[in-house]
Amino acid sequence: MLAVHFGAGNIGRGFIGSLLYQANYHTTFVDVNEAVIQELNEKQQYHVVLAAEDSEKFTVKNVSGINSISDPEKVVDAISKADIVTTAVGPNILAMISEFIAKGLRERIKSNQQPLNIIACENMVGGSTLLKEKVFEHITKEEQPKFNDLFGFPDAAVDRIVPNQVNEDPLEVSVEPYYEWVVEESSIEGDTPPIDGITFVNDLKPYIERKLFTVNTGHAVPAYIGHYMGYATINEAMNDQNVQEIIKGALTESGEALIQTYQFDREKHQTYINKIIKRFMNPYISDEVTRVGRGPIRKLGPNDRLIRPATMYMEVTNKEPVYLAKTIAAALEYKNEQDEEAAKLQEMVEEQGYEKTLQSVSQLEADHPLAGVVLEEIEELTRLRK
Ligand SMILES: NC(=O)c1ccc[n+]([C@@H]2O[C@H](COP(=O)([O-])OP(=O)(O)OC[C@H]3O[C@@H](n4cnc5c(N)ncnc54)[C@H](O)[C@@H]3O)[C@@H](O)[C@H]2O)c1
Ligand SMILES: O=P(O)(O)OC[C@@H](O)[C@@H](O)[C@H](O)[C@H](O)CO
Repeated sequence: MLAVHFGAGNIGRGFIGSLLYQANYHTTFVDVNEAVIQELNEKQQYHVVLAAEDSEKFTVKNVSGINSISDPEKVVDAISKADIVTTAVGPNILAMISEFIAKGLRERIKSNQQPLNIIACENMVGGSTLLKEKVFEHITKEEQPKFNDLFGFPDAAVDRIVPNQVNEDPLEVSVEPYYEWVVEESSIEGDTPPIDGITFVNDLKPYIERKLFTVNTGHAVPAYIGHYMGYATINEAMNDQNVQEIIKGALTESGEALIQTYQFDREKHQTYINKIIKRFMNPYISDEVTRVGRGPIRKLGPNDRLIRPATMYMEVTNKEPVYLAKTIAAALEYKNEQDEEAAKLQEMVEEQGYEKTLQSVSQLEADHPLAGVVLEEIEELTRLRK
């Protein structure tokens, strides 16, 4: 069986690639990083190390790579022959790879009428749905019915912490032992992919929102508050009592929003939160706050991990979310010249001030009560530096 996976980065190699190998796929990674592609083609395997006391190591085989910049026609050809297509490139890159997928699917239809599923494994609500929209921008109206019949774009939620890698071997990847991959079965075309480790569900929304608004909302606390306080890693930040208080508060607020929206069991949700906090404190992982905080404009978006749980919380409780607001305030304050979005965000703050920047990136109405609480929390933040 053949898999094409866009993005040979941390989660691509460390999670999706390893599950595809265990399910007997040959995986062709598509990436723009020539060094990684060359290495994949030369070695045709790589190691995954579990970040735990015994550092268990296993080998992922049957892999190769295509550089989509230098060999675009090879990407189209690989998609036309694939049994599954997956992505882990980042939400902003989906539009950029959509033309390859459209061309590959068009090519495939000429000789193959078997269904195919394309699964975006990105931290966002509706990743595959967005990818489908982008792919459909590259096909004609006449092609649409056939594409709709044959090609499924099931949404997915993926959870595994894979930090930036600092290994001597450029392909080796260190990952936390925990993982979860949930895929929306109702949107699958043909048979469900035979991959152990995927949980198929009928409606993904509760799963992706639970993941994004607990794991990623929680992660944003040591990232943004931690960075504000001068910490370099998630682990260091998590050992600070102020960060502990804010993460617990933020996850209680997002938890209340999720429990009331999806009728989750309160006790089970608390166990889920506790486990996540423990994962962030894994001493065998060194995860930089700058990786977790990357792309603050995306993360301050109206449906992402900060604003959406805060507005949901206000809708279901009629109360103001203090701890989520603190984290939003710290995200607005996030300064990192190496991060294009962070630099742009700070330019916006300088030119327009916090209020207008928040309205613009988070699409909050000027009189939305959340905006007021966040502005107050920006003032409060300075206490954390004393
Ligand atoms: N790392 C994690 O802990 C984790 C966990 C769950 C989900 N995710 C999600 O997975 C996605 C990828 O994250 P990551 O941490 O692996 O990032 P990463 O930067 O390690 O990997 C992204 C890869 O995509 C490649 N890429 C960029 N532009 C491309 C293009 N046009 N075509 C093909 N490849 C391209 C990059 O070169 C890189 O190798 C993100 O959406 C992220 O939110 C990450
Ligand atoms: O990948 P991002 O930039 O959306 O978020 C950063 C981290 O929170 C994220 O990568 C987590 O490590 C991951 O989502 C855990 O499953």
